[in-house]
Amino acid sequence: MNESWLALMIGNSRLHWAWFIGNTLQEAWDTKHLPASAIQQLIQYGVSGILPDAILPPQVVSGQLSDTINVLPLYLASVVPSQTTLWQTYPSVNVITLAQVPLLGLYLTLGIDRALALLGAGETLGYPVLVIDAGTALTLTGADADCQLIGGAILPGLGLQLKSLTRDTAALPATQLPTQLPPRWAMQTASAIESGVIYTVLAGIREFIEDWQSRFPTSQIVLTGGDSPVLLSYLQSLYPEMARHVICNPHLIFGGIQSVRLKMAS
Ligand SMILES: Nc1ncnc2c1ncn2[C@@H]1O[C@H](COP(=O)(O)OP(=O)(O)O)[C@@H](O)[C@H]1O
Ligand SMILES: CC(C)(COP(=O)(O)O)[C@@H](O)C(=O)NCCC(=O)O
Ligand SMILES: [K+]
Repeated sequence: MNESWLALMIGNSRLHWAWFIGNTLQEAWDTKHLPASAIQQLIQYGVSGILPDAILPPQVVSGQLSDTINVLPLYLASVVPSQTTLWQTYPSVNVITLAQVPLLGLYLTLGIDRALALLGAGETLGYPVLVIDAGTALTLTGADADCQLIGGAILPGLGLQLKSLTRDTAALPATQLPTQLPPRWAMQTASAIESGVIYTVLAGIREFIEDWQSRFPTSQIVLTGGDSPVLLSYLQSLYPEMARHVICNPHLIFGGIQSVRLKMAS
């Protein structure tokens, strides 16, 4: 089991990659979604076939992976069916489905990213566990001590909330997430948007965490996804006591993929 392999989680904003040797994660990186032509080139020629404006980070293009990337086993999970289709001609691709995730009570349309992050969290930190994924969507997903899905919630992610305000209003400017918690009572449009989005998301997350902790006092709580570092820093500023119980793990999903791969091999 000491072979090299790749994990790929296709999210709604980006591709999340990891390169493993056996059970050890070597490297993880994110890229944009790839056009069909780039995937075909990758499959045929490896990294050297990739267009210059594309997609893989320099340490991968120049490193050990560059010669072999197109022949490594690929364990793929996706919440974007149109992107999944593009990888179907990759030589040894395993598309992970909910049926392969050894958690109980999963409902049919549950996102595979949520199931795998929950599995990754539970297998590394134990059950019960609550996962908060601050990605394109912000999701909360919890399991009890018997690995049974308790359920969760889906709301627009922080970035998407900002973008949708700009897109669907005439006067609201584009805004970025600030690195620090902004002032609550804003006197400028951009900071009013930041305040509104950030403070309401934090208050909502706090309610969910408090409810979860009242049901599962021993549970670990894990934050993951592209906005997790900034969200954790906001949580630490506003609710420092609560934030002490929250772990940030950007690689949670890969733990889940790894568990499924091990189960497939056994
Ligand atoms: N380099 C980046 N490119 C795109 N989004 C980023 C980047 N760094 C952080 N983000 C944040 O990550 C969020 C998307 O999270 P991510 O986990 O990548 O989404 P998904 O898993 O849904 O593809 C966006 O809201 C954005 O604010
Ligand atoms: C909720 C999601 C859109 C989150 O996707 P992401 O933001 O990670 O790209 C995805 O998990 C999904 O499509 N879920 C299906 C519905 C459900 O989980 O109930
Ligand atoms: K995600």
